[in-house]
Amino acid sequence: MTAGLDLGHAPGEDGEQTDLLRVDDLVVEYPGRGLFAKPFRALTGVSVRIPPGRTLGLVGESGSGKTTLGRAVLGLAPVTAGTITFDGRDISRASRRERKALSRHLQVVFQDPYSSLNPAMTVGDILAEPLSVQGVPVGDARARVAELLDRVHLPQDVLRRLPREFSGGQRQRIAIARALALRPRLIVCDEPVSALDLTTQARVLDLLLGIQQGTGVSYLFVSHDLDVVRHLSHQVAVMHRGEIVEQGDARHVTEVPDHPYTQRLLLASPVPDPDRQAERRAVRQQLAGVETNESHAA
Ligand SMILES: Nc1ncnc2c1ncn2[C@@H]1O[C@H](COP(=O)(O)OP(=O)(O)OP(=O)(O)O)[C@@H](O)[C@H]1O
Repeated sequence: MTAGLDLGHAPGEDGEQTDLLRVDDLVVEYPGRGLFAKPFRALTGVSVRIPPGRTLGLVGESGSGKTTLGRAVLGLAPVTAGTITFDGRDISRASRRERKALSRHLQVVFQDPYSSLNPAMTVGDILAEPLSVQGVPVGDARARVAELLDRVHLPQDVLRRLPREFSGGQRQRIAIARALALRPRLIVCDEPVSALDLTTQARVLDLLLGIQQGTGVSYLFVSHDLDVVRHLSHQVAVMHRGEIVEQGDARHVTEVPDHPYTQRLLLASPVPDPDRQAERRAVRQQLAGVETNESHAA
């Protein structure tokens, strides 16, 4: 790991900006517990890339390893083998001190807006906390908090209120504002809209898109929902049993996927929009034709 962790800007050798995040051949094994403990391999040979200002959507069924990949990037899951490179620096085995420096650049928004905010703190204190941990002077922190509320379209009078006074969507806006406080370059969004109703989901996704356009932040966006991922992602990676089975352009992977596992995910996902339903029906018929042909051939 490079000493100092100056992550300001790191152009590639040819003058082009390198990928902001690179994960190469990552293996994560959780240690077992108890007398008959056996390690559990949650990720095997996972490789992904995220350029600056882009979104990688990560989809897959429950237990496929999506959260584990996000946690490994954040230093919260054990890296057994492989590397995680952030802005050209290997961070896979960063020390606690190095992680603190990294937290300026790497943030997270969790799924549950009801448990991710400290219920005893006012919104103002929640938003100011990451700034004070990094030693930002009080006057600058106040100005930054006001800016953050504007950015997530919340009025300034929320500052003195507690999280329990807000709806799920508003709480998620507060969590997003907190993640943005230190102007990070990458945010791991772990199912950030799964707990919200459809209309609120759409608003929060649009907010995330607007923030990306305004700030150039990158997202690693974890979701089990292909429609949500399609809305936001440039690239999509599909996880199955700890491995990436398919990745590529978001529209291709989420609409005409190559891998049978992604095709099954697509067919299983509900589609409220009638135009999309017609598209899906056509894809289903196409796939059914392929399956019939295959079964005839067998
Ligand atoms: N701390 C842990 N110790 C042991 N095993 C774990 C731990 N965390 C996750 N696992 C296991 O690793 C596998 C992948 O879990 P992970 O939470 O990454 O999946 P996921 O795709 O995010 O699922 P979900 O959508 O339900 O959150 C699962 O089999 C899970 O039981």
